[in-house]
Amino acid sequence: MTIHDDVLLSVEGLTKLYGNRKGCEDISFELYPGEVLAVVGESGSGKSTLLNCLSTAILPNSGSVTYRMRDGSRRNIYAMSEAERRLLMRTDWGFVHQNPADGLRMSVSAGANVGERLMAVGDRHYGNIRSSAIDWLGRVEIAADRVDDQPRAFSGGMRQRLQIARNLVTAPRLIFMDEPTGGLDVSVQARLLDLLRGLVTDLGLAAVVVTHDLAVARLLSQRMIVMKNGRIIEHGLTDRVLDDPRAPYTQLLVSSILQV
Ligand SMILES: Nc1ncnc2c1ncn2[C@@H]1O[C@H](COP(=O)(O)OP(=O)(O)OP(=O)(O)O)[C@@H](O)[C@H]1O
Repeated sequence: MTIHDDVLLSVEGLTKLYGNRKGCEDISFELYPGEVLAVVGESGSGKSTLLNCLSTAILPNSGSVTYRMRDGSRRNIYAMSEAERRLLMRTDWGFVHQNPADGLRMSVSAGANVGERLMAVGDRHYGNIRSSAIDWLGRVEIAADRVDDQPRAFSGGMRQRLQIARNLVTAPRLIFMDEPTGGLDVSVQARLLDLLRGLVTDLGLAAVVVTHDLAVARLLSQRMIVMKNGRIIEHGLTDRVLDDPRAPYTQLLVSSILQV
């Protein structure tokens, strides 16, 4: 297969089995720079398995994922060394977990949570690191006077915003998000979604967002895939899929009978 020049991430025939059980099967799609792809489906449809394979937290049984590096070269992410993958995760990629505690260090300050990522990419100037951290706290609407507080002292919404700042401070090109607004109050969700949408647009970020919430898909993504039993059953522009779903299962999902 030839990959179009612009493609950032190319996924081909990804399959992950847990023993006899199917995690995800024969998943293929492409993601372009600055594009947000939503992955929707009911519980157990394989969304997390797919995201974890893409972020290399787990390895698939078969299939390939090709990523276009900053220098333009294309790399099979599963053929990279552990060190290369770790560097990619720290610099070019981000991962926003549903539970902020999984993506933050809860007992170091908010400023250090953000600054740490800069140090990981070689920034050593304390003054710069601190001012970038404060700048990023501001961008996610956390007041500068909270910079020395630990995330334990933050509300759920603030923790999630801090996790986002920690991920974005290194100017990544691709972010994976797993139910980024899950577990938050509805009013907090709305504000966070607004903030995320603004940041993704301003930074020209590409993202893969796993969600079971179609409103999140509608607000954040340009394209979406619908999964069921580990497979993609529908793939298209978000507005088209939501306004004119073709697969009977997507029709049920959209008519909210299956909303979870
Ligand atoms: N570690 C595991 N061991 C065995 N089976 C697993 C494991 N993780 C997931 N599965 C199975 O793989 C299938 C897909 O699960 P997955 O967690 O990817 O779905 P999901 O769409 O992310 O669901 P949820 O929204 O509930 O997280 C399910 O049948 C699940 O039971």
